[in-house]
Amino acid sequence: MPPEAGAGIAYHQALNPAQLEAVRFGDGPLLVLAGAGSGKTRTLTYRVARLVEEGVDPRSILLLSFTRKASQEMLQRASLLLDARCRDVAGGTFHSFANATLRRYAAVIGFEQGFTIIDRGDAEDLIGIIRKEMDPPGDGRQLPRKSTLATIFSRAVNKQRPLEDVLYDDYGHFSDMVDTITTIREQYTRRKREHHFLDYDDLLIHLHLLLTEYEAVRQRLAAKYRYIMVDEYQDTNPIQADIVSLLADAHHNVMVVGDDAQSIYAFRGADYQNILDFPKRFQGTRIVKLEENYRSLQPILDFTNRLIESADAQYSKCLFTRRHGGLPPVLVMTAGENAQSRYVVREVARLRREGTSLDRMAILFRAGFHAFDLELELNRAGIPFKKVGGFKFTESAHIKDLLAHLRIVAAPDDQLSWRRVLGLIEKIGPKTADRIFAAVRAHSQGAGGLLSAPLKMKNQAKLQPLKDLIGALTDAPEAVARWGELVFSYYLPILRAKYDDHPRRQRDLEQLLAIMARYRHLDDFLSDMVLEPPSTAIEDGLAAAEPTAECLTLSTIHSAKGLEWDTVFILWALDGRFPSMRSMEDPDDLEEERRLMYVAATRAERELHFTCPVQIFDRATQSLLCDPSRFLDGIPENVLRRENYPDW
Ligand SMILES: Nc1ncnc2c1ncn2[C@@H]1O[C@H](COP(=O)(O)OP(=O)(O)OP(=O)(O)O)[C@@H](O)[C@H]1O
Repeated sequence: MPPEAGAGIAYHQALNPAQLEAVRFGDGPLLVLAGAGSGKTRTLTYRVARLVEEGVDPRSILLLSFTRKASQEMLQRASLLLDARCRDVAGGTFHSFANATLRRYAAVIGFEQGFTIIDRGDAEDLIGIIRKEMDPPGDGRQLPRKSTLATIFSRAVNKQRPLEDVLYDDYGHFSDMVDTITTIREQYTRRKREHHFLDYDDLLIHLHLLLTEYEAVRQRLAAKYRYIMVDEYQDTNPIQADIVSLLADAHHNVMVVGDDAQSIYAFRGADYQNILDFPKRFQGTRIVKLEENYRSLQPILDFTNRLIESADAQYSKCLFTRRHGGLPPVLVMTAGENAQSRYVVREVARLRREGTSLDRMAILFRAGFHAFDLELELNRAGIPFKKVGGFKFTESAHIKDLLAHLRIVAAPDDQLSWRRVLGLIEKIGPKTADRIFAAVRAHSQGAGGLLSAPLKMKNQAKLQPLKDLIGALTDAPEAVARWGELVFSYYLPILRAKYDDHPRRQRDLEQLLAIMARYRHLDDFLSDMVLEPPSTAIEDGLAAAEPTAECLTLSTIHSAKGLEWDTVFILWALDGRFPSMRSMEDPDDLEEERRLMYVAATRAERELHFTCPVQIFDRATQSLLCDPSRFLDGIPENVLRRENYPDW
C-alpha cells in the first residue's frame, strides 16, 4: 500500500502548482496545455483519483486516450494512489468506446444481428473487389489503387469533407473520375451494410449519428458520463471533437489535455485547430499550462524551444527544467548514407562503453526504409536492435490467416474471411470460394452450413479437413484458447507449405495463442485484434534470437510518441528528406513536419544527435540534396553544435 493510502493523497508533494491547479479544478471546462514531458499523464491520473476520492461515482467518469494501454496504465496508477474503485472508471480509445456503445445500442442503429469490425486491410480488399467489377474509365487510364481509394474515403470521413473536395484538393489527377469513385464508395457502403461490417471510420460515424439523431440515447449517455477527460486532444479529428461536445453538452464537465506543438496526425484527419478552438466550443474554459519539463536537460529544451518558436498558430509555451548540465544537441553532417550509419554505430558503441544500456537509446526516422542501411551496419557490428512502427502484427498474412478461421465462425456472413480461408486450400480460387460461400450462406446455419451445404464432389474432398475443423469448433464450448489451438493445428501444415520463413511466423502465432488465453469471448478478442492490435515488432534484428536481451530501439517518430530515452538519434535531417520534398508543396504539411521533428527531439533526456547525410541524389527532382533541414537553419552554435563525419 502506498504511504499516502488511507491518509489521503499527498497532492502537494507529488505535483507542481500548475499540475495541482488542474487536479483540483472543480466542475466546468478545462484545457490543460501540457508541454512535452511536463507530466500530463501524472496530472490526469491524480485528477481521476481526486474525483473518486471526493465521492464521484467512478463509472460516471469517462477517460478517452489514444491507446487503450495508456488509459489502462493511468487507471492502474490511480488505483494505487487511491483504491480499486478507480478501476471502474470507463477508459479506452474513441474507437473502443464507440464499439462498446454501438454494441449496446446496435438495434437502434439497425444492426440487430450485431456487427464485425474490419481492419484497414479488409476494407481495402473489399474496395478492391468492387474496383475490379467497375468499368475502367475507357481512355486507358487506371482507377486509383484500392489503398488510395481507401485513403480518399477515410480522409473524407475524418475531415468531414465531401468526397469531391478531397479529390479536387488532394488528388487532382483523379478528379475527372469523380463519378466512378463516388459509385465505388456507394457500393462499398452498401456491401458493408449487407455483411454487417463496420470499418474504423464507421465506428465514429455511427457513434456520431447515434448522438445526433437519437436524443434520448444522447441524454442517457450524457447523464451516465458526468466527467469526461480526453488525453492527446491535439490528435482528435473533427468528428471526435464533436463527439466530446455532444457527450459533454449537458454538464460541460470536460477536461482535455494536449499539446498543439505535438500534433502529428493530420494525415489521418487530426486537426490541431480543435485544441485552439476548445475555449470557443466551451465558454468559460479555464486554461492551465504545464511548462516544467521533467525529462530533458536544459540544453535540449533550449534547442526544442527554438525549434518550435517559429511554428505557425500555436499557444505559446516555454519549457524549462531544473535539470542542468549536459551539452547542446549536435548536428552531424556525414559523407553519404553509409557514413551516417557508421557514425550512429560508433556513437552507440561509445555510449555503451560509458555505461548507457542499449535499452536507453533510440534511433528515430520518418519512414521505415530510412533505416535499412543502418540495420545492415548494426547487424555487422553485432548490436542487437528491435524495429518498431510501420507495420503491425495483425497486418501480417499468417496472423490474418489464423484470425480469418475464427472470424467465419464468429460472423459467418464475413465474405472476406471465407475467401481467405478457402483460398488457402489448394486449387480453390476466388470464384469457387464465392460459390461455396453462397452455398453456405443459403443454408443459414452459420459456419456449420459448410458441413451440410450441397457442394460439387471434387470440392467435397478438398474441403474435408476444413469441415472437420468447423465441426470441432462448433462442437466445442466457447473457449477462446481452445479454439485458437484447433485452428493452429489445422493451419500449421498450410503455414509450412506457404512460407519459407515459417519458424519465425510460427512463433508469432504461438504468441497470438498466448494472447487469446486472456479472453473469455471470441467477439471481444476479434474486436480487440482490430482496435488494439499488439504492437509486437516483427522485423527484429539480432534481438529476435534472444527476446529478453538488452537492445537498441529503431522506431518511426509516430511510434515513438509519448516515449523517452537517455539518448536519441534523429536520422536524415536533410532538407528534402526531413522535411520531405512532398511536404514542401503545402504550408500545412510543412508545419506538420516541423512538429514531427519537435516530437522526435523532445524524446531525449540527456543526449540528442541529428545526422544529415549530404550529396544525396533525389530522383524525383533530379537534384543533389546537400543542406541540413531548414528547421535547423539559423539556430546558433551555442544551441546546436555542428560537426562533420568523417572529418573532411
Ligand atoms: N511534479 C512532478 N514531480 C516529479 N516528477 C514528475 C512530476 N510530474 C511529472 N513527472 C515525471 O516526468 C516524466 C514525464 O511525465 P509524463 O510521462 O506524464 O509526461 P508527458 O507530459 O506525458 O510527456 P509527453 O507529452 O512528452 O509524452 C515522468 O517520468 C513523470 O514521473
